[in-house]
Amino acid sequence: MQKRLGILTSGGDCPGLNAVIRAVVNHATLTYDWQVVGIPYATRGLLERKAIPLSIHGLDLRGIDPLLNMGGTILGSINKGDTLAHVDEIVAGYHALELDALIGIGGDGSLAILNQLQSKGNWQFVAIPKTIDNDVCKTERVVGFDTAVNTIVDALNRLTFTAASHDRVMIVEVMGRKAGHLALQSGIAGGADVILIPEIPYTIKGVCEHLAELRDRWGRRFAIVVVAEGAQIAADSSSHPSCEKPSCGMGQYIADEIRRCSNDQIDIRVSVLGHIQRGGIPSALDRLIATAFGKAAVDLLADGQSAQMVAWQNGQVVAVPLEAVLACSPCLVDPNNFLVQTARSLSTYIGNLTPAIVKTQFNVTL
Ligand SMILES: Nc1ncnc2c1ncn2[C@@H]1O[C@H](COP(=O)(O)OP(=O)(O)OP(=O)(O)O)[C@@H](O)[C@H]1O
Ligand SMILES: O=P(O)(O)OC[C@H]1O[C@](O)(CO)[C@@H](O)[C@@H]1O
Ligand SMILES: [Mg+2]
Repeated sequence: MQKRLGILTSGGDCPGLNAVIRAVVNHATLTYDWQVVGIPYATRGLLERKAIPLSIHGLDLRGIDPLLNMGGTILGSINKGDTLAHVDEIVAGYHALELDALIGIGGDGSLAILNQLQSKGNWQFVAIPKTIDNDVCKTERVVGFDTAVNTIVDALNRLTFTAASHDRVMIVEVMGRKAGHLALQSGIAGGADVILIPEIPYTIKGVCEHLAELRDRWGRRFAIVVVAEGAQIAADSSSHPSCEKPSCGMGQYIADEIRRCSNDQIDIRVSVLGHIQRGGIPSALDRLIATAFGKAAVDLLADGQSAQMVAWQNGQVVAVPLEAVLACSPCLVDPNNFLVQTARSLSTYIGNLTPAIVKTQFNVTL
């Protein structure tokens, strides 16, 4: 029987979403002869009973398919709203649109919402993880993260040489309110001297001493500091920014504190990369992940499965129950993991790892 398959994108956009849509439409249409419709603006499309037919030839009448390498999402997305106040209407929207199955592409926040809806509505539902935060549990890869890391590394490449030319400290604020994967991985790959992430509290003293050591011991008069927008200071400080707002001001805060601790002797500039990190052409790896995930999600639905998320584990795409994913998401940086140790091996300052942090957050012993 021909299925009518819906697909939606939810949460913050990221590169590779359109590549997922392309893979799903192609595989569902060509392999299974299903009809695929796009639900615009995530759950809002279900609420408003909107569905857009999607064809394998993409948007272009001459048959050119721009979806593989186009950033953003042609379906639109939302990361706020009163979705849970309209549960019954959204659940009913799935049935009113005569969907037989739904694929939802989202991060931890969206997947939690979609999981509630699918269980209430008895939908056939498969999730595909995407997020530049890389904080979805049970999968080693998500769509969008690799491109965002590359975008930051590109910025660090540029900033390093202008910093060196002027003997400056460059502070680069990157996204990540709770999870520091983006700052950690781009910081290592981009050669940062200081990496500050939410999971490992830092001290201003630690940052300043490291900058002084670079200068006095190694003759380095410039430095690159990568700071996640949700970085945490070790001691309580009433003036320390918290990050609930779109702009947290973390980079500027650290710049001001370094100025203070150096008696204004250090020349500092701040770059806030902001939504540049969410945009752009998806990397080859993100296209690969997107395509493999899209294919696997369609196959799971064809196999009659539901309430699953496709995941990348040990070089394979596998299915994981959504409940198991949500039980451990968001997935934060383990302060003792091999990447943190790698950064430390380069004598990068990455905050102060205390036994208390390790014990309370991760329940392991040092
Ligand atoms: N479809 C939706 N409707 C209403 N609110 C949403 C929806 N999707 C996400 N949100 C809200 O946004 C919050 C955070 O979403 P967030 O931006 O983290 O999205 P995400 O799906 O986790 O993806 P990402 O983290 O990559 O942006 C969620 O906890 C929820 O409150
Ligand atoms: O689009 P908004 O609402 O500014 O969201 C920004 C947030 O979204 C994320 O980029 C995740 O998509 C976070 O890292 C960031 O804090
Ligand atoms: Mg999220």
